[in-house]
Amino acid sequence: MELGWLLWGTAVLLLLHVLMELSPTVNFALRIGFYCVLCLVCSALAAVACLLVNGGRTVKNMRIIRAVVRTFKYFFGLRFEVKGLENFKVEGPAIIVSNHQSVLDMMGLMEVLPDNCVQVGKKELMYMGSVGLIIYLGGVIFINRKSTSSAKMVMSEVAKTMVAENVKVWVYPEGTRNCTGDLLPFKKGAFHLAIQAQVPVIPVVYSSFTSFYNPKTKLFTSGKIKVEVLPPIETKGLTPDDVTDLTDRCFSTMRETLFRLSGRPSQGAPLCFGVMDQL
Ligand SMILES: CCCCCCCCCCCCCCC(=O)SCCNC(=O)CCNC(=O)[C@H](O)C(C)(C)COP(=O)(O)OP(=O)(O)OC[C@H]1O[C@@H](n2cnc3c(N)ncnc32)[C@H](O)[C@@H]1OP(=O)(O)O
Ligand SMILES: CCCCCCCC/C=C\CCCCCCCC(=O)OC[C@@H](O)COP(=O)(O)O
Repeated sequence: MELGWLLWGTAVLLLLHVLMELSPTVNFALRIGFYCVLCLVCSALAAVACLLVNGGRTVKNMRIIRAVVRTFKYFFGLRFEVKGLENFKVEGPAIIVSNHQSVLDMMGLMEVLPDNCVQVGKKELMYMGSVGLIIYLGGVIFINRKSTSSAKMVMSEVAKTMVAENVKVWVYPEGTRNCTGDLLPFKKGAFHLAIQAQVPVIPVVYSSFTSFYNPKTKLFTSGKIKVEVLPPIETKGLTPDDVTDLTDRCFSTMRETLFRLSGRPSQGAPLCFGVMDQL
């Protein structure tokens, strides 16, 4: 009986392997499916650990989440080459801004996440089962993207608490995932926040995933991701009138870095066009 199950198991695994080799669509679906299951299962386990160790919603839980998520890269054959971590060593709070390509970014985020740092996320993430629970326990700040006034109110509140509680805040200024190999225009929330709190902005850039991950062509293989933490940009003395300049400065620096890390000429055409990955 047990031998029978073993044979069936082996046959199913072999079949999946052959299908993955033959069909990029099957390969993509299975890998993304596995990523989702891994996130859901690990989130449930991490939530128990967070509740036992820290008792509830606190940024301290991010250490547990970080330790768990850092193991994920081995399942997908992803390697990270990180430079500039010393730039996180600023006194006190800061706003960290980075490019956002895919759900896989959570691995890159946790690879470099400094202590006492929470992210700004869309409120819909709260409803992703155990993933929503772990994100809530980690202290993620939820915003309603459908209501500019409420999002701005939350961000203004964050400007006060991040200073009082000495917390760094990680914002994806593109406001959505974007796998074009380029940057979307930046939304200004992060930069208003930095100027209101008078804290530095630290840009972080991840090289383009397009060589190993592209939902449009169903590409998902192993690959290397270069990450660079750039020097902090001071905001002391800046006023709301400087938000646009600060936004443009960060955008230009990050775009230049993105093209350099991705080995693409800065004036070239996008590597893929207008593809928003939906997972
Ligand atoms: C164990 C396994 C588990 C794995 C789990 C791992 C856990 C980690 C979780 C990580 C979660 C990551 C989630 C990532 C996301 O969800 S990204 C999507 C959500 N994030 C964002 O959208 C952030 C970026 N967006 C912004 O900053 C926006 O500006 C926002 C504040 C949201 C408002 O957006 P919107 O309504 O679209 O308005 P505009 O940006 O167009 O702005 C309108 C005008 O308002 C001005 N403005 C903006 N903010 C402010 C402010 N704070 N104060 C004053 N004024 C503000 C802005 O300048 C515009 O005016 P002008 O056009 O300049 O005149
Ligand atoms: C009971 C409900 C069950 C729900 C099942 C959900 C299954 C999904 C499970 C795991 C997926 C891993 C998610 C990790 C967190 C991803 C954060 C993220 O990348 O969010 C996207 C957001 O930045 C921008 O969203 P859009 O690009 O604007 O869209």
